[in-house]
Formats: sequence, C-alpha cells, structure tokens
Amino acid sequence: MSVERRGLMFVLSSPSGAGKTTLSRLLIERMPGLRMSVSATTRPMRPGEVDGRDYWFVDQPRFKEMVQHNELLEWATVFDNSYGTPRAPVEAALSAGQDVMFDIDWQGTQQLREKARADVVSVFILPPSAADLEKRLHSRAQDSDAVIRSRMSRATHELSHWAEYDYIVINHDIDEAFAEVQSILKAERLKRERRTGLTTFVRELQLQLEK
Ligand SMILES: Nc1ncnc2c1ncn2[C@@H]1O[C@H](COP(=O)(O)OP(=O)(O)OP(=O)(O)O)[C@@H](O)[C@H]1O
Ligand SMILES: Nc1nc2c(ncn2[C@@H]2O[C@H](COP(=O)(O)O)[C@@H](O)[C@H]2O)c(=O)[nH]1
Repeated sequence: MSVERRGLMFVLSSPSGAGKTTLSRLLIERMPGLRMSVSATTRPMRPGEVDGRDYWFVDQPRFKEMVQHNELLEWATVFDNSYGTPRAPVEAALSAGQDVMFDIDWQGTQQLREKARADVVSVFILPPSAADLEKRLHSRAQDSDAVIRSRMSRATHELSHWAEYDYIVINHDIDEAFAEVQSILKAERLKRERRTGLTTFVRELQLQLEK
C-alpha cells in the first residue's frame, strides 16, 4: 500500500571520474519514480553524448539568458564551462511526487540546500584512490590528456567539500557502491516527514481499530 509523499532531490557529487554518471544511470534504470535532472552546459559535447539526454548543450549567450530569466534552479562555473539545472522540469517532477536526481558539483549542491534543505539528500562519491581516479578518467577515453590533467588537479578542491554531504560512498566496486546508494534512496523515501499521506493513513487505521 503506497502512502503519498513529497518528492526529494537526490544529489550525487564527486571529483570528476569517481563514478557519478555510472551510478546515476544504474539508479534511473532500476529505481522507479526517479527522474534525472538534465543540466544545461556550455561545454562541448563528448563522443556518444546526446543533446537533451546527457545535457542540454547551449552557447554562452543562451546560458546567460537562462540565468537572467531565472530559468535555472542553480548554476556554477566548473572547469571553465557553465553548468546549470533547468528549474521547470524539476519543479514539475517534484510536485507530481517524483524524486529527481542531480549530478552536480558542490557549488550547485550548496545552492539547492539553501533553497530547499528539507528536500535535499546529498551523497558524495569517493574514488578508492588517486591512481584509480586517473585510470577511470583515461578509461572513459572521452577527454584529452590536458582536460584529464586539469580535472585531476581540481580533484583536491572538490574533495575538500566531502564533509558538507549527508552520505559518503566509496566507489571501489560498482555493484557495492550501487547497492549503498540505492539503500540511501530507499531509506530516505521512508522518512516520516516526507510521507505526507501518513496522517490520513494512521487516522484510518485508528478508526478501524475503534470499530
Ligand atoms: N567502480 C568502478 N570501477 C571501475 N571503473 C569505474 C567504476 N565506476 C565508474 N567507472 C568508470 O570510470 C569512468 C568515469 O566514470 P563516470 O563517467 O561515471 O564519472 P563521473 O563522476 O560522472 O565523472 P564526471 O564528473 O567527469 O562526469 C567511466 O569510464 C566508468 O565506466
Ligand atoms: N553546479 C552544477 N554542476 C554540474 C551541473 N551539471 C554537471 N555538473 C558538474 O560539472 C562537473 C563536470 O561534468 P562533466 O559532465 O563535464 O564531466 C561534474 O562535477 C558535474 O557534477 C549543473 O547543472 N550544476
């Protein structure tokens, strides 16, 4: 029996290459009721990426316009490119009782927390080691050596924000990391304060017991 509840904002952050995209794809495949927030970005498309699925690829003037028209829920500059979360799809999904997942950096997470603390559940993904992180960035084979070097040098800064997150998952083995992230989402969905239908449900139970 499902009890009505408010949708939550499920945020994954990590240094680049630790595995957020991989984990979020698995979650979307396996967890009904969860939608991916598709960000807008000015970064060039990588091989295999699809506009509207992986990102909305926009130019800088269009991104500026989105900021000025308040079309973004949060936005930040990451690795010299602009990234932001379109507001309308998130608001529509949440008000339909769906959960929304975000693959965003610490700056965006801070902005979401300021706007909707009670609805944000944040998870920071750690790589098992620096060598693994570098290996993953190379194995993805989608960025130049210069881009990989710049992402590795930003990793220390990204890592310094780990303690701002509600949960920390070490992505050593992808199946284990997935199971942990999935458990977090399942438990957060059961939190009393999110389950707006509980009062009615319990009142009904009491009426049945009093008969
Ligand atoms: N547990 C794991 N073991 C080995 N390889 C992994 C693991 N998790 C992810 N990978 C691989 O590491 C690479 C980087 O993963 P992914 O693209 O998910 O990282 P990301 O955190 O989303 O990076 P970015 O922030 O740059 O988008 C991919 O090739 C992915 O297949
Ligand atoms: N604050 C935001 N950060 C975002 C958003 N979309 C993605 N990101 C983060 O950018 C980096 C780089 O991503 P990549 O796809 O170029 O490798 C990564 O940390 C993402 O989490 C966003 O809308 N807002």
